[in-house]
Amino acid sequence: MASEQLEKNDEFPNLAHIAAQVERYPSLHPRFVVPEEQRCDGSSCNVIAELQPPVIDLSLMNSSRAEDRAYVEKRVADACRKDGFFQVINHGVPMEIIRKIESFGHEFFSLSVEEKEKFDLGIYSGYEGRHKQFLTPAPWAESFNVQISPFSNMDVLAKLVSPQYTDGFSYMFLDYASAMRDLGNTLLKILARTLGLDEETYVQNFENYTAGMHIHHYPPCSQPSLAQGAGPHTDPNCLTILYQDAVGGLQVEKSKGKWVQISPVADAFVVNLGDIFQAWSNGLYRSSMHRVVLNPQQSRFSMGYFYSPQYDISISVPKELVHADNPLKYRSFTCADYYAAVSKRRHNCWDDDLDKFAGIDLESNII
Ligand SMILES: O=C(O)CCC(=O)C(=O)O
Ligand SMILES: [Fe+2]
Repeated sequence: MASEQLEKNDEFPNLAHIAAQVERYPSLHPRFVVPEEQRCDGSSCNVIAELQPPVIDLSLMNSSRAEDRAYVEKRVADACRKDGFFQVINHGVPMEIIRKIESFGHEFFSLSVEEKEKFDLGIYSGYEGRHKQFLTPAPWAESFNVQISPFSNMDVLAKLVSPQYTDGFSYMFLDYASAMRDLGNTLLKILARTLGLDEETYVQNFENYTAGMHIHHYPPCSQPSLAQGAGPHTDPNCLTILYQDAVGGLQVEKSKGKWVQISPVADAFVVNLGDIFQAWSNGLYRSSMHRVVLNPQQSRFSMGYFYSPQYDISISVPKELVHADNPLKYRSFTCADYYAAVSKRRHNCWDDDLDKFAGIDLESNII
């Protein structure tokens, strides 16, 4: 009774707590209920399965045949123009690194809420189950957030982990961070080439990069159409590289109200462009709205690597991308200013922050 009272009075209940106590909450806790008009109830969901973003074999970039490399570049360019999402296989990231983090994630999320909350180092740092930064509805997810650069919270997290991980913890994340950074840089070079630019154009701004990883756990939800794993959003960063397990639930908005499921592909990464890249490509490539829908029976696990250039460099559209039929769309800005602006919002559904912040033809320039 005491803990029931506590939970009732708790403005920000922990999702894991709620998800584990279905019998106490026969109807969905109001904190997670999505307003009716925003629900994905099947019909309004409009999922079109046949328009999957492509799965691209990245090892073809190492081929001696120019046609193979051109083929990869063409598929990347088409996908980025259409919706900024594609998947890559044979990407060079050793899968044992991913498996290690995946099994750490499973073990971590199966701890008690009290244990997990010892890792709560604040918003987007360490464990996150209460989502204080969001107004209702809160996402039906819990996360473990590791900041890699420019500051790292790995040492603090390592000190908190149980003895069996203490040694391996930082190495596990450092191995992952270095492999993902290599993949991120490879992708940035490919993206530059597909836009007809020198391949160093973007990557040269990533010397003092920003990167973080978010491991997400979406517990089963008894009323999946009332809640959301992640509300519709675009990623504010430059490039996101996501591993997802076989459960599925990630969807991208192809056109207004038309959602496509990104079906899980074994050992693949989902790559999507964030707002920073949309601006940097003068809007030629898209940072698309995406969301995570829930599963009534199965837990889902994903982990995203969020990659951005140095905080304070100027994101300015390369002059080669500005011409009569594609005039300048975005003013120059820094990631620091953009992230500061988006971090002030406390809603979890957004799609036009970039245009409001840096769009040339929009006067308001505020989020
Ligand atoms: O879990 C997923 O599939 C995607 C999560 C996501 O969109 C994000 O963390 O920005
Ligand atoms: Fe996202």
